[in-house]
Amino acid sequence: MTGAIIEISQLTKQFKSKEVVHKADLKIVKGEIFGLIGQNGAGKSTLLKMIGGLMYPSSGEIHLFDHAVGENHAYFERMGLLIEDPGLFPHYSAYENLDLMAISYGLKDRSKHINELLKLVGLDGSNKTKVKNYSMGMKQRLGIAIALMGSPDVLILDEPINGLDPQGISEVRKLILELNKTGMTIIISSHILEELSKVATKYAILHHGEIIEINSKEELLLKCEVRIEVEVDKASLAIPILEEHLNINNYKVISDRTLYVYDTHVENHQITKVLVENGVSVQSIMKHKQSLEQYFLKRTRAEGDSHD
Ligand SMILES: Nc1ncnc2c1ncn2[C@@H]1O[C@H](COP(=O)(O)OP(=O)(O)OP(=O)(O)O)[C@@H](O)[C@H]1O
Repeated sequence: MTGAIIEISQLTKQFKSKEVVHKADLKIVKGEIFGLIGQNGAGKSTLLKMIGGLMYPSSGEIHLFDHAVGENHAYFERMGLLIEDPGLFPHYSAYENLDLMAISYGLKDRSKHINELLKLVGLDGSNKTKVKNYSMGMKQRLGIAIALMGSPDVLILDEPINGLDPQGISEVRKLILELNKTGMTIIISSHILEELSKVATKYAILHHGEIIEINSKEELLLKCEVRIEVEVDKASLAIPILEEHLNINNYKVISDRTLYVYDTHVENHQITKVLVENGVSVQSIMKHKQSLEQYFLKRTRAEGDSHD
């Protein structure tokens, strides 16, 4: 293996004649916040259920913590899952909900563990309130506390911000980042790339059950950044001209002929004019700007929508 604590190869799930996840390959490294992005119905929950041991794959392999899972399901016990409804008891308090879970885990020092969990998810002040009176964000944090009950190494959260108001979103986001700081590896799915980008360090785009792209945070930001792409006959000649005449100093030389300009005070026509006037011919110039959401849509549209 390659330092990955989760590795899936050619993982496929078929429901009758419908293939919902198709030959997915992924490696997840310890300490990562791995974002799985896909539109509704892309197969995110199905893929996460297989990784979390809630569903058998039709074919393919799962390696957890350097071991092929095969028939040995003990490795799944090191995963904490919040997939779909956390199954809370509305007439019980957060403490009571967690206590029921702690009993099912057979934990000895239940009260200590529960109080630590409540503190961790920021519900220690409201632990006596009945869950039916909780906000969606609080319920979601309690769901995360339940997922953390078995002290997992990996936390899998399926669309954890779905249906939350901005405050709930921000609370859950903060909690995810705090948990990650303790060294926990987190897999999180969403259909909103913008939101995922606030926490994830790596991204896989799932489309019609296929992983069509995997990006590090840096790669994704590069694809979505605002810049002017300039193609000239010789980049080394263009640079001093741009520096001197347009005060451009925020740029990157991509090749002998290509420059990316990040300064926002200049327009394409100014760059073209000053280069041509100083004897550098401009082959092309283009403003590159797209939001994360635009990028995601473009990427999934390029793959087509006709798989059904
Ligand atoms: N048990 C099942 N039997 C048959 N089809 C299923 C089953 N579970 C999921 N599907 C189908 O598989 C496809 C992918 O579903 P899945 O829930 O994994 O997608 P998703 O990306 O999580 O979407 P959403 O965000 O809408 O939940 C959908 O078309 C769904 O109807």
